[in-house]
Amino acid sequence: MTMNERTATPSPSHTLTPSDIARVALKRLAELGLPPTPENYTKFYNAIAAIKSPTDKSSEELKSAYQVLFRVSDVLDGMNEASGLLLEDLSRGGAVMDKSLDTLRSSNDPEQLQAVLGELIESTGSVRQTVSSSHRDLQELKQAMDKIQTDLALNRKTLEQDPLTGALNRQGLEHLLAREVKRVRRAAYALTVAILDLDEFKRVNDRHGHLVGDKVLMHFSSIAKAVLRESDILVRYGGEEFLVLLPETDLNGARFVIDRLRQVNAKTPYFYQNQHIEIRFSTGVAELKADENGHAMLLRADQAMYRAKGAGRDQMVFAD
Ligand SMILES: Nc1nc2c(ncn2[C@@H]2O[C@H](COP(=O)(O)OP(=O)(O)OP(=O)(O)O)[C@@H](O)[C@H]2O)c(=O)[nH]1
Repeated sequence: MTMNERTATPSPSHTLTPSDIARVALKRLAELGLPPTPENYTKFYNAIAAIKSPTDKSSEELKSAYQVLFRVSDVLDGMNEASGLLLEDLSRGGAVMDKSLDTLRSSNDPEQLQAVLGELIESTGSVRQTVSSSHRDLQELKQAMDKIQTDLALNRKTLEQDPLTGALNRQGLEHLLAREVKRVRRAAYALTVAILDLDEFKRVNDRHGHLVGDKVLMHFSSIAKAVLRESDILVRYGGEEFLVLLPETDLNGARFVIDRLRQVNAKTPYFYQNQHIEIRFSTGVAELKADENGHAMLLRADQAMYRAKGAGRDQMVFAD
């Protein structure tokens, strides 16, 4: 659902009542000098409600809220800049007028004229004061928006994480894949992806139960995190399927990383009720080609992983 399609009916929030949110939304509109049309009001209402209760909002809703706030922040940036310039202009104008008045005083011009000019300067000073205080208000508002953006960034991080393993989820991958592909295009280094599917994982669940299966997934994920470099990106791609994005790594580098993971994984099985639960995995690896996008690379890695399964599992296959 897009923001425009939503109704203006307030949704419940954990921390603010609907009337609180409405008040904040109207205040923000007034502060920004935006007309309180139903569309503007609904946008702000939903943005604020989404931020105040992120846990019961879909990622789509949070994304929309995020976008609205970025637009608002842009507007504020522009207003800050404009009012800063206005202040500078007024300060300069005030200085010029002060100087003129001094000249008039010293040249014995009629008193009446001096009074008029004095009044003029006084009113300029009060305009200057008004602008200065709205400048301060704008800056405070900007700080509040920055804080909201920081909170949203934290929320986004939570939204992009798999709760079981702490690895990124698919949404997080989307975000980072786009970033990494862009970096490759700029810096012309290699980017490789490896898709790892645990072999016959159903047996682990069937034999020991789903909860133990969960622990085995967490264990595997922590081994992978330990083996990978800080800059490598671990994603829980599916139930028992992981994806590793390896920036600045070619196929040879990927082979090295996956072999090392295989060795460490073989040496450190999950220990449960006096027995080791050993798992193995099949891997498909692909390196980004000059003429393909990130998703095409993932597709090739996935196909290679299925070939590894078909060829007997517990092995690595390179995509064409
Ligand atoms: N415990 C647990 N199991 C999961 C989770 N997600 C997926 N699985 C299980 O992973 C198993 C995957 O089974 P299959 O798709 O048949 O694959 P497999 O048994 O690993 O066999 P191959 O992939 O062909 O080697 C199923 O039993 C799922 O229930 C999870 O979050 N926790």
